[in-house]
Amino acid sequence: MTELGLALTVEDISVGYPGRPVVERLTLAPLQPGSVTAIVGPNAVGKSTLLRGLAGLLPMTGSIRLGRTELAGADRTLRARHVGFMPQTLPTGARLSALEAAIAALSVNPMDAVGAARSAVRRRAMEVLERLGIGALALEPLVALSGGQRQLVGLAQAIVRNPSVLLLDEPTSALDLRHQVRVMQVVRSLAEEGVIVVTVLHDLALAARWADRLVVLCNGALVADGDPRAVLTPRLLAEVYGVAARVELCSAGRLQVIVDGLDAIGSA
Ligand SMILES: Nc1ncnc2c1ncn2[C@@H]1O[C@H](COP(=O)(O)OP(=O)(O)OP(=O)(O)O)[C@@H](O)[C@H]1O
Repeated sequence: MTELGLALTVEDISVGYPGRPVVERLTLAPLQPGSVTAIVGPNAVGKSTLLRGLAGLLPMTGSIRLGRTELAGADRTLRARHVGFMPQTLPTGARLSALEAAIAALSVNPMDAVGAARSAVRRRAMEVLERLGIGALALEPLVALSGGQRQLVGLAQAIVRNPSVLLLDEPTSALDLRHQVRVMQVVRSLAEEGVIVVTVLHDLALAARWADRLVVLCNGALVADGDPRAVLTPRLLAEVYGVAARVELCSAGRLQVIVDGLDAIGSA
């Protein structure tokens, strides 16, 4: 059973690899149901590592609580009940069709599958593929799909169990403009249904348009956290990305980041 309405609390977490600490003692203000938070920052600062830590896929210390339920160190079944994770790339080796991949993800938590008729499982998996606009690809083997199509299957796997917390690692990186909008619309609608969405995004314009909150990482540490309009400033872009950039409001009221070049820090 999902626990809609509960915030996700991330306290004092450290995540990394053997002999390679990446994120150290990070605490975030509670992540609220209905919100989309984008984790942004330059390459190799630890965005995916943080997300994989939140997903329970890397050894970590600290606390990740959904309401009162501690997810750090929780077993796979408990995590799978609450958290959906979409990795940067979906493995191509599996000899599954898109539909079978979605069904397999649905069955990760045995509790969900118990008593569910095969037809109901198949219907739910199909419903999610349709929601993402890839219903026509249901019977295609994963190996025959494009990178973008596989990415959409990865998203289907992450959302098929109706998680309370949805963790997405660059969900739009392989997608064309139309599919980017489609995916972000789905992500927003999931948030409106009460899901807590945390997504790594490189594209700051996309992040500013679709996220309520930006978490900016640099060298594994939190350097800014808040409303995109407050966070995205020329000064932050210079300090974090080493670029000279302007931040402007376009006619639709959206933020645009215009990069003029490398600034003194970046070109040094
Ligand atoms: N499996 C691993 N073993 C050891 N070090 C790793 C491993 N994966 C990543 N790292 C290191 O951890 C650091 C953070 O990597 P991470 O992938 O979290 O960065 P990122 O901010 O997501 O980068 P990008 O934007 O390029 O995807 C990097 O220095 C990287 O080399």
